Amino acid sequence: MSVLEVDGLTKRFGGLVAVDDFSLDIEEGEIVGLIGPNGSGKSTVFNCIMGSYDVTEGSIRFNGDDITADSTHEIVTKGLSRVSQESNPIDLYSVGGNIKLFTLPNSIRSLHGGASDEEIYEYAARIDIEDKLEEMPDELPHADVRRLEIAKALATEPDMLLLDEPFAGMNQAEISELSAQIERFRENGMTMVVVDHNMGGLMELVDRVVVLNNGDFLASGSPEEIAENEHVQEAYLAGEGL
Ligand SMILES: Nc1ncnc2c1ncn2[C@@H]1O[C@H](COP(=O)(O)OP(=O)(O)OP(=O)(O)O)[C@@H](O)[C@H]1O
Repeated sequence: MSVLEVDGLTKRFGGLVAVDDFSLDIEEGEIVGLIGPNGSGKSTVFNCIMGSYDVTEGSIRFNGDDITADSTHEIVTKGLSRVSQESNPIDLYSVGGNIKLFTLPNSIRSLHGGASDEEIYEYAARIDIEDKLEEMPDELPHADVRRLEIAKALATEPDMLLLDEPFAGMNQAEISELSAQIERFRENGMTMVVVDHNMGGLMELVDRVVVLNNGDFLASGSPEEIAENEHVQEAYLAGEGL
């Protein structure tokens, strides 16, 4: 069953067409890589899906439900969450406090003051930062700040995660570790779309790759097919290379 269906998505900023009639179908349990040269529209697609940008044309369905005009809060409540490119922890709160903040949008839980300590420990443990719950975000190494962002998204209890550049700024060992953690999410039933410029890390992780170029769909296939695709190579040669 399709979990996410993006149909004919177009997003214009004034005269600039950032995404042009783009469609994407994600099946339950898939890990799909969304790639493309700088400025090809990847983040704009995520922003449209999450309700951060109004859609110019097209529709977006999640679990069969039309979410095109929904607010971000409504979309998150329905089980779709995003890990942004930027980390934005609140430095006044500990790691645990930051995770707890993201459990508050759930109305039943917020009546009881958010998630319990056990639940927060559980979210942190899913991304291996449960021993850092008392630390302050500005004391953490970069990779743990990124893990905190993932833990915050997990705290909203998503069925599906959009991960925007999860490997950015990580070394090879950290990339391998994060890939293994993302694989574990899938084993526990999570569906994911991953945008990243680290092709090595991404290609090993994903089942399928979809390529955007100048806001247009360019290609879709297995990581091997995409690595060998001439059109994809040309698009990247015009940019930063595959
Ligand atoms: N809020 C905005 N206002 C105006 N133009 C925008 C806005 N957001 C994105 N764009 C433009 O839309 C196009 C697609 O940008 P987008 O950030 O989606 O690309 P991307 O593939 O995510 O790039 P990168 O890999 O560099 O993050 C670019 O030309 C960008 O300048």
